[in-house]
Amino acid sequence: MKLKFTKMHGAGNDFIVIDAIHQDVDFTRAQWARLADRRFGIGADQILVVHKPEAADVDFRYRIYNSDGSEVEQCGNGSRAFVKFVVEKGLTDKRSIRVQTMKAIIAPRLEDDGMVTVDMGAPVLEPAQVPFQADGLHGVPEGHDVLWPLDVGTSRVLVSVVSMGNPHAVQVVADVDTAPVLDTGPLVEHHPRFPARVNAGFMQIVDRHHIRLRVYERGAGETLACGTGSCAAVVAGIRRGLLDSPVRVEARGGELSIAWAGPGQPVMMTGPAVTVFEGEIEI
Ligand SMILES: N[C@@H](CCC[C@H](N)C(=O)O)C(=O)O
Repeated sequence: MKLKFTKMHGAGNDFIVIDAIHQDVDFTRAQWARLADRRFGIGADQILVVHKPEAADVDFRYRIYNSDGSEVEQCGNGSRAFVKFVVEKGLTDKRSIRVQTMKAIIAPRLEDDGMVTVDMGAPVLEPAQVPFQADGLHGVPEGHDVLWPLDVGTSRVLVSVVSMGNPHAVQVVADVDTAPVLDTGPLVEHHPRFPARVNAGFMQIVDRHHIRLRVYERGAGETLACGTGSCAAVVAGIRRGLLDSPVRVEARGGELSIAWAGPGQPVMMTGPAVTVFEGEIEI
């Protein structure tokens, strides 16, 4: 079959976006991975698939696949691309929509200047729910957070664990440019204390309202930006007493603004969403 798609990105985190309302889309994990492959397919960090809603209180449902073909719970940058896609394709005349993802409902709004603000929901901070297996480990309290020691290769790192629907382990580093993201990122991703694997964030504090961030993503490797990773890093930084909301997050592919008023409150993310090209591929 011929599949129509749109190539998009959010701060350099790139996506294949597919309308599954007007096309039959039911692919295997290997087929998703092939589409995302940068040599044998279209190439993308994630694939976003737009479906009809299953409940009356949401406008759409969307499914998210990493470039390794695994299906995941949430994608922050993807949610901004998602609302731009459904508006540009005329799938809705609303600019503020509610979207059902695998585990949560999020609410992106396309602003007049083309930026998108998303209510990403409240972070989950209970380690077992991230999921992170903390049993028998001695956490180090810092501010309102607990830092967990992880042995990765020959080093020990201290991480905050946060779920934004998907799992994140965030560590503070002195300089993101020299941080061992490509060496320890995969070790954190596959650390046995994270039964569902994890996204590994490396955060450099520039000042109380500004961080630099690199994320080695679960199932995709290092990306140029990670929306949920930005939310998780800012939540961790605020809980540790290192940051104050709002925070400018500088990633290699662009910038996001993240605001969080504290436990139980939603994390608000603002950033760009860009359409790159339209295409069709035989699958
Ligand atoms: N790039 C995303 C996160 C995509 C999912 C992640 N790799 C995972 O497996 O949880 C974002 O912008 O949030």
